Amino acid sequence: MALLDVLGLITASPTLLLLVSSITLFTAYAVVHTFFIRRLPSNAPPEVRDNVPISGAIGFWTERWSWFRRRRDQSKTGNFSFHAGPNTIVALSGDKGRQLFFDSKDLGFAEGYAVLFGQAPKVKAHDDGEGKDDDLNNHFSRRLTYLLKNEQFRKKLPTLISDTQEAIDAIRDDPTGVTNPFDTLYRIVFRLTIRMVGPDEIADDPKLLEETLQYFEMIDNSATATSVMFPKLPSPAVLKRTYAGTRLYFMLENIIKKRAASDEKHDDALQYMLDQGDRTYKVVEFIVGALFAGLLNSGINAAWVMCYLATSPEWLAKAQAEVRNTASKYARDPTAPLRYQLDDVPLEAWEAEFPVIDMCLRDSIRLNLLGTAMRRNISGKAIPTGNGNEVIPPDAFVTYATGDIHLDPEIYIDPHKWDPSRYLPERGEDKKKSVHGFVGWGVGRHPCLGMRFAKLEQNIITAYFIASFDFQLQDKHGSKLAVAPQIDFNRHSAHKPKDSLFLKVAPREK
Ligand code: HEM
Repeated sequence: MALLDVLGLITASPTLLLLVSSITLFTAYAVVHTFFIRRLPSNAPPEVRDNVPISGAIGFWTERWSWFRRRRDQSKTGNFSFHAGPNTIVALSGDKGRQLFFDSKDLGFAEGYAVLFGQAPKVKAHDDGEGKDDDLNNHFSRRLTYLLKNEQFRKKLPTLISDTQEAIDAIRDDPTGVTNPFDTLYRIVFRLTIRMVGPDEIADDPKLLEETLQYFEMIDNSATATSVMFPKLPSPAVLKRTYAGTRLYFMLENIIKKRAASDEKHDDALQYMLDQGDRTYKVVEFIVGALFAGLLNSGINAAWVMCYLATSPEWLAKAQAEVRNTASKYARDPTAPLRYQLDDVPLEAWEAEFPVIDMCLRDSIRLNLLGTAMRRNISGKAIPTGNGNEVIPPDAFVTYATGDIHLDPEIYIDPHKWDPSRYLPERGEDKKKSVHGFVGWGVGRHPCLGMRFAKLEQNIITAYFIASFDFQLQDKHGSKLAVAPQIDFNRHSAHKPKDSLFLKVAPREK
């Protein structure tokens, strides 16, 4: 058919004309976007070959770690470039890349996460203008630092312990004798986190706690690839996030109004923020931010540690001995059941006298801190990577996949296996590298602000659980598991296992 005939056919049918015009326009846009708008400077790390027009590299979303490793191994320097929608991203790897990533003051932390993690709900629209307003990052770190200080831990310890005991009693009283740790232990962590960073009204009320958790999970699930690449598109994920953020806003506003009307003064994080003059939207942003920073990692690891202990008689025996020894040092009644002896352990001992549980947590974090850490070049200049003339372009986002170090078989022997003995002085695998050989608690310019609290709650939950139960791991059919299942290393963050895991528990009386 001659070209003129084809043109004639198209122009004769309005539908066909519309279709062909749309395809032509889209193709033109894709060409301009790919070759002009998002063109990388020639000295940026090499662009990956699957950096498709418009959306960029799909592998970054679908199989993050496997994709990252393949692309890293194909690049001479180990660094490479790609796009996520309109965002240019440079991936760093290796010792030099890791050091630059974690130590450079030119790489902004919040600026990276704000766009590439894409979870924060926009609640400022509800602002009533009352109270003080200041820079978000500054505000967040200042409030969190105050709320996670020693005096707060000392004040809150009895409540953290009674919340934990209440949850352990509920597991003891459950007639099935089976518990899903990714549900029950995760919920303890959620409640303890709210105790430290939110209002008592939520921490004290199971219904409000449940509602808050649901809104948080809605916001967490909204970080889809589309919502990160095209945040202005009103996708279902973005709508859900907005809804959850709004509900949280009104829930807190209600609590604040009730407090004001009753002249009640509480001794909790919300009261502290109100006394500082914080606006409601700042309080919401703070609580959601603290939950993102703390809940997933702490909650998921608390559950995994128990699954790992259930399948490791050697480490369970060590942890039990540690709990017994520490409890007996402080117990006023050394003949009481172990779980009651723990009630007398002081804050200092909770923080310093559980090195075995600490090693168990450390290897769980190594396995569960998934995906990539995020940054953005905020210097306004190109940043040299230290490999010839290779640079991170101005404004580019920067990622580092934690698996690059945590799953490196040269450093961590048999890296996919949970094995706390790798941290014993004679092995010291996390000390093999001179720079940042373990990044599980953050390193360099952004060490974890919640580490002390996370370790404290981990020690409390693990010790009370071990003191209260004998337990074994089982799958959803009730079959005993001798080995904990493998984690999906391609996920973007710590997550609950796809196939639910359960602990069969038998209460201990001694
Ligand atoms: C097992 C539990 C936890 C783990 C494994 C963990 C891990 C980390 C890591 C790896 C970083 C650095 C991220 C990066 O460099 O991109 C970090 C930073 C941070 N963490 Fe944690 N974290 C935990 C619990 C918590 C808790 C409970 C809180 C607070 C409630 C918290 C608050 C923060 C904050 C605010 C930062 C950012 C620090 C900054 O801006 O410089 N974390 N954490």
